Amino acid sequence: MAPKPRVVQAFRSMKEIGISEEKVKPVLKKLLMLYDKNWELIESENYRVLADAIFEEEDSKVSDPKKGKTCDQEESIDDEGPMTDEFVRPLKRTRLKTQEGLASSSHPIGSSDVAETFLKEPKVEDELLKSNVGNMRAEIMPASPGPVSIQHPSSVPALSDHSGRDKGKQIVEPTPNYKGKEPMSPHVPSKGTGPERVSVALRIKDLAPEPSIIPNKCVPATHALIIPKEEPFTDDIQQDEVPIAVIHPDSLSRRDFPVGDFSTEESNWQEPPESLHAAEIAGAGASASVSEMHTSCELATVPDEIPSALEIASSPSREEGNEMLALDVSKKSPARDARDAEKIEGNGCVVGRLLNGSFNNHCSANGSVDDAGGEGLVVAPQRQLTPNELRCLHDANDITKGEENVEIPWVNETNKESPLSFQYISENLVFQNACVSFSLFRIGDERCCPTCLGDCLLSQKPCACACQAGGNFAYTPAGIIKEDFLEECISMTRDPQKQCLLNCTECPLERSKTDDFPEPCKGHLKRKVIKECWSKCGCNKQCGNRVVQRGVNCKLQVFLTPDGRGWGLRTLEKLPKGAFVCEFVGEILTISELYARNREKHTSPVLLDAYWGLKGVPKDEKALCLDATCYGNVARFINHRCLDANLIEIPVEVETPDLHYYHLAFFTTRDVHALEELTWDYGIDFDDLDHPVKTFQCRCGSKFCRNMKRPTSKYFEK
Ligand SMILES: C[S@@+](CC[C@H](N)C(=O)[O-])C[C@H]1O[C@@H](n2cnc3c(N)ncnc32)[C@H](O)[C@@H]1O
Repeated sequence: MAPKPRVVQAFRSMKEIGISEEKVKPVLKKLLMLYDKNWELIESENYRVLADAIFEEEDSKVSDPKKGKTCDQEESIDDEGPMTDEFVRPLKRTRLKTQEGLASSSHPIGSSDVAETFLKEPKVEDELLKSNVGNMRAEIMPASPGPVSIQHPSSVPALSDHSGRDKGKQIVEPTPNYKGKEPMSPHVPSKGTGPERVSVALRIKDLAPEPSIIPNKCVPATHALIIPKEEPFTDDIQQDEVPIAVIHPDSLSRRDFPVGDFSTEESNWQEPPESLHAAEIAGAGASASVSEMHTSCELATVPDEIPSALEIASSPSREEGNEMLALDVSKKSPARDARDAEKIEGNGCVVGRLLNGSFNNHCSANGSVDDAGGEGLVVAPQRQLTPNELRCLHDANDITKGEENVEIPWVNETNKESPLSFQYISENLVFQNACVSFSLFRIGDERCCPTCLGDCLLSQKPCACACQAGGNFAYTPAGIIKEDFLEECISMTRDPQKQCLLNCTECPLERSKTDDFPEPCKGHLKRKVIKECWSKCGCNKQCGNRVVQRGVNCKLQVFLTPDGRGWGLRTLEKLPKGAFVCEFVGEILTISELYARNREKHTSPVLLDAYWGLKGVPKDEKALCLDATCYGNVARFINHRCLDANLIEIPVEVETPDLHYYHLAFFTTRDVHALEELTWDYGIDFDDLDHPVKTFQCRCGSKFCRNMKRPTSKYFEK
């Protein structure tokens, strides 16, 4: 029997946004059952409910691959030919998840699977995205040059494992400082008013039909997805199941994340008074496909078409101020099962957020807010956002979009602004020309510890990895950096007496400014480097010499600073000296690419120049930096503090002995209290007007502030 016209039309509409008939059919069938064949609901807003339900279905499959196709998908519907151009799933973090299994000694060495662990297909670099961050400032953060020399090992245990998703976090403590370097710093947002900024914040999770269409009371408790019945596809199906993509606020678990969960009695954190705009979008981004045994993920080469599929979630008839989007974004991990909900008023405004069991109502353009103890629906908003805007929406519960081991919320206790657009990534990705490839083949046994078992830090005899580090590991069994190692890092950065600048014979920075007559190298700070065990080592993933590669594991929060420094990062728990906080993650650019971007002043880079002065003249494709302006992780929110910052950045060698590429990890330089803002010294020379990236008026408040000494500064001490 040929499908009915409404079915055909639904297929057509979905096809227009790149969703195949095969995907539409089972979901449509379920919706018809759930909505009791109320086609108006399904057809409203250009089939928004249908599209969202499909996305959720897809996301649920990703989180549970075993689900595979639904039985309905096997059924056939004869009408139009199959549709193509399916939307591509967003890139997900692969590092920890995949590595977990790979670290095992039982894993065949040399397996391409292992090599692929770190390979990620890049996401797309798009100009629109850049424009979205147009009001971000660009500066160059401290670079990190430096040699390597690691000290003794110690033991191993992992730090707290708050999320339960990973383990082994640690504590570290450094004491940085320094000057005249080339720092980099991520960009930043000014107080929030980027022209293209989308003030989104939905906690979307569950999308729902317009309240005006489905009264709250009529909506039964929700599930994210309903298991379809194996019945012939027809729009005559009757069903009274729970609507897909409709969420009942009460069914959302209350988040207990920050409040009352600090490990220190010093905590005085309180739940933000008002709900924050939060948005979460899934589905935008490129699919992660691992390719060869090279690591490269080139952001520049991935087509950027997929996100268009999300636009259906918004209504063409948008009113001023309705910037919320209500896409039903699926869960990404078990950690996301417990979430707050935000309610959005019919016209698209975020209405409330479930916090500690109660709804805090907020913005309601038309004044009607449902605060009936969570009886309302989460409704989708209206404005048609571009794919790039969608990609960059931030979920207030977790700005990482599930990319990290732990959720990292953001709060704004000052105004209604939300963080500027950027794409969260948890691993560095090659933009285009950077030469970053690592392979098992290139790592000789002398550069790894294939015969180790379990935890290298517990071994009586230093393993090969320890030997490369000077015979000692940098970490203690508690997972923090050893005191002496850390102190040396700090003094090499802060103490003019201990600083050592390495000069390139031909500096990539100067070369990028001009090929004709490059100026002499201004020097790159020599640094100590940490060498971690990796996939070719015989130890396991919980080995004490694998800290940075296990990712973020402490409770962090992005917040709007009240003193004009934009957004910042703070810890929600006490951190010991030497604890690993996070890595600086961004796009891997060549210095030439960085300069090209800097002309637009959109960058927030950190130079990977630790070895420039040691290794001769790095070729252009090997003179690298990280830029977190458009793609980055939570480190992009860390503000600068002159000299006495509580974080220090330390180069970390993980996958490759290639000196031109390494990870840059932040460790605490001292004990840090809960709720204390995390800062690092970008290494900016505020007097260097020739710096490739724009500097800023420093408001770090440190008594060592270098900017205060500037006569032009209002902070100048007379
Ligand atoms: C890496 S970003 C840090 C996050 C940034 N605050 C934001 O809102 O995204 C660097 C930018 O933050 C601001 N910033 C960081 N530290 C600052 C400081 N000590 N004083 C004033 N502005 C600062 C500057 O605009 C700088 O360009």
